[in-house]
Amino acid sequence: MASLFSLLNRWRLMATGGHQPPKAPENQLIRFGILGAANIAPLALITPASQHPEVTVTAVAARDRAKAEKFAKKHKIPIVFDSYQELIDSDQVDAVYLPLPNALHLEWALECLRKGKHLLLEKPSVGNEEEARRLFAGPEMEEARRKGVVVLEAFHYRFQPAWNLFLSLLDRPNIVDVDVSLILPVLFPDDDIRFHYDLAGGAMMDLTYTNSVVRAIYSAEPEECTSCEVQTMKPPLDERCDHTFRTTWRFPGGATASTMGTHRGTWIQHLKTNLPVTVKHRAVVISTDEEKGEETLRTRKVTMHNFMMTMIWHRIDIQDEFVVRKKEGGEEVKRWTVKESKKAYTWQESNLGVNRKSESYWLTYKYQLDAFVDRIKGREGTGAWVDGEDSIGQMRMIDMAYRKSGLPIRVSKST
Ligand SMILES: NC(=O)C1=CN([C@@H]2O[C@H](COP(=O)(O)OP(=O)(O)OC[C@H]3O[C@@H](n4cnc5c(N)ncnc54)[C@H](OP(=O)(O)O)[C@@H]3O)[C@@H](O)[C@H]2O)C=CC1
Ligand SMILES: O=C1OC[C@@H](O)[C@H](O)[C@H]1O
Repeated sequence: MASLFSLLNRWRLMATGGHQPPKAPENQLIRFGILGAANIAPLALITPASQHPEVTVTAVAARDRAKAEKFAKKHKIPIVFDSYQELIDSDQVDAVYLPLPNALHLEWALECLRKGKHLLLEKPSVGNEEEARRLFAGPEMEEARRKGVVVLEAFHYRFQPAWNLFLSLLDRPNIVDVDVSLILPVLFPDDDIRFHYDLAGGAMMDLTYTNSVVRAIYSAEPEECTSCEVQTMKPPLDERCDHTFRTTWRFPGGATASTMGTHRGTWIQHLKTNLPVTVKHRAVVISTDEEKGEETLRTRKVTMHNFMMTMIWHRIDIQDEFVVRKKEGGEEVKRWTVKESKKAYTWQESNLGVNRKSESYWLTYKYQLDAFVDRIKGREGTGAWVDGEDSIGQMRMIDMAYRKSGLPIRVSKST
């Protein structure tokens, strides 16, 4: 009963925005501008900003001024610019949130760097690996870094307590397999930006969380994409755009991964599977009894459910299989399994020793914004970050999968 009450209360606070603290003095505020009146902006930036004392959303620009004005009125954004360029050029904007179609990321991200704006860049960062190198290792970035400009690819899930608790339960050198699947129901129509090749769409691009998760778990880059099957949009829609993918990978040391994503699942499949990430470990010796000549081995499997939307609900299942066996000859003496589940809606609940304020109803995007602001302000964060090398590796993995599938890699409009 108590947990049902806390769930409903969390959902209520999530929906209403919860506590919105007073803003810091103007000269300490980070003033955000948004490029595009994007659907995701309220969730990813506007609500988190309302919960952050040092952030304000000050401006928006859209291709169509009337659309930007409507958006600004709805979200109480004081300034509307006539174009993306005007917004980036403005000295009333310190940081830019860039949630445009993927094919427009490179062009506008480079422009933000040239104008010295901090940049929160939606995933996937650009169209392909070469473009990622252009952005994250090019002269604009070098110059921007020198000036203290902060750039972050918005993998929001990385910053929350639950994900960090999940990582703490893994024994990285002994991981042998990772399996992640994102079955999403039909949320987006066939003409959505996600299904246009010219906008660098495709499920492998849009659901690139699958790659990000696997790379974060192994803290390594894949050596090979061993298979990649795709289901694509059908004519007259663009056949170069996948709506579903199933991919397998080989990582250093022979470890493996399977990644699967679809935008054309059913609600039943979605709710039944709940975006699981499963990590399997090899058996490791955890203790020995020299007197008896025995050793105890543990084989761990950890599954996290709903890693992307943890604030709604999540669960981390740990299954440890123990075997006691004779050191000589390997004869099994006994075997048992221990199952446990964990959750972490706040840093306090995670028990990771992170001494930071958090609220159970905060969106993953709020933790991401906290990290972004910490960087700008030169404060020590929680340690979670996505740096340029990470973003380059991310695009490399997407390219590997597209090449294996036979579909063309994506390209930005400006190249
Ligand atoms: N972090 C997360 O959880 C999420 C991230 N995303 C990412 O955010 C981005 C935007 O997603 P979402 O908000 O759903 O997208 P939208 O469909 O709302 O499009 C975003 C903006 O792109 C511009 N746009 C739309 N269609 C075109 C077109 N044909 N040509 C040029 N520009 C166009 C529009 O700008 P204008 O208003 O100026 O017309 C629009 O506001 C994507 O990169 C996606 O991957 C999306 C959802 C969740
Ligand atoms: O978080 C997300 O979920 C749904 C996707 O289509 C979106 O682009 C992604 O970022």
